[in-house]
Amino acid sequence: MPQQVRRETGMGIEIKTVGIIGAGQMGTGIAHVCAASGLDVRLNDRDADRLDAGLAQIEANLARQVQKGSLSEDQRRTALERIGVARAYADLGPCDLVIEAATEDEATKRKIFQDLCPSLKPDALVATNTSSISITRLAASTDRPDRFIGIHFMNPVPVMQLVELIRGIATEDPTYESAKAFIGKLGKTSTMSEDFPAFIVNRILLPMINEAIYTLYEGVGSVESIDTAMKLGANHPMGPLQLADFIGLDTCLSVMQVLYEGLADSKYRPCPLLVKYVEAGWLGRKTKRGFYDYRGETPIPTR
Ligand SMILES: CC(=O)CC(=O)SCCNC(=O)CCNC(=O)[C@H](O)C(C)(C)COP(=O)(O)OP(=O)(O)OC[C@H]1O[C@@H](n2cnc3c(N)ncnc32)[C@H](O)[C@@H]1OP(=O)(O)O
Ligand SMILES: NC(=O)C1=CN([C@@H]2O[C@H](COP(=O)(O)OP(=O)(O)OC[C@H]3O[C@@H](n4cnc5c(N)ncnc54)[C@H](OP(=O)(O)O)[C@@H]3O)[C@@H](O)[C@H]2O)C=CC1
Repeated sequence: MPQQVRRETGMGIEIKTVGIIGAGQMGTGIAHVCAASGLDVRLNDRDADRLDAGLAQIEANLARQVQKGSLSEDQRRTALERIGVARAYADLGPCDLVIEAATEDEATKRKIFQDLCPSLKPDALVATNTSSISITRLAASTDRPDRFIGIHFMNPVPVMQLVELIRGIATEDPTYESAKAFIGKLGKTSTMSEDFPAFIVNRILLPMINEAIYTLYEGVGSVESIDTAMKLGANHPMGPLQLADFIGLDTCLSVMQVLYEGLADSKYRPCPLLVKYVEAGWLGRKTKRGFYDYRGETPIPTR
């Protein structure tokens, strides 16, 4: 694989080509903002149909930005041209940074890193978009824990300003500096979190969502009452059940399990109703059914 000429920027490396693994809602959002910020992107997924659907989603989101006047037609076209497809990990060889944004499951992520690393340049950085899993543990399944970091984007990526950066025990300063400069290039703001289960945002947000599901489970209120209460009573842009469906109930459950096991405190026990929905395959918007049913014109509460 040909080595690219690298320019050092301060303590870190300049990131020009970004690989993304997982073409779901987060992977496509990250690809979108990277390409719109002038970076070359290579998008990978284990499922070819998912990859096509992801590219179509990016195209639709960019077109919406043109319609709304926040992007020119030229910028849209250039951004799309910057996104290539990586059918195999070998196609990620030229990347300066690879961000893993696959399903929130530790075994899945560990396997990805083991298979991916032999294809990368020795000095490439590797990051995970995990919502909750230990960065130190994930780093240990790579050949470069010093060049590994948590880069946690928020959903929807093109809209949300924050990105959490999480260092593992072995993450070196130049890796952190490069990741921080990369986030700055995307026009986003980074905060740093220590490597504790679910970091900062999800340590606070997910127990609130889990409590909303307990409120539903115990019959304190209906889906509609709970969401209206939090939208109008606490000025949240979405109700907690609507937000759970938006994040994905599988991801919500995984985060609660990581909190429950990682902090060994019963206050993080996932609500049995959340477990039941995930067992039913009702994962929220992405499967068209969760706390709301999205199969019709407007979402209908399921309880
Ligand atoms: C689980 C984790 O690990 C961490 C997390 O991400 S937790 C989740 C964090 N995210 C949140 O809490 C989101 C809460 N919700 C919101 O902020 C808002 O409801 C929202 C921004 C999603 C939508 O806002 P809204 O005012 O209801 O909708 P709307 O006016 O249609 O959209 C506002 C903008 O967002 C864009 N947008 C909305 N949904 C989008 C999506 N899924 N993808 C891309 N862009 C989207 C719209 O195009 C619009 O863009 P412009 O401002 O350029 O016109
Ligand atoms: N949803 C959210 O609000 C946020 C999620 N995150 C994190 O981002 C990551 C992705 O979440 P999200 O995009 O919502 O999930 P999605 O379910 O939308 O997408 C995950 C994608 O990863 C694919 N995938 C699974 N295994 C592999 C693999 N071995 N190789 C390549 N692709 C694979 C899935 O394919 P298939 O469908 O075939 O399984 C799917 O296309 C998770 O770690 C999540 O915790 C972070 C911030 C916010």
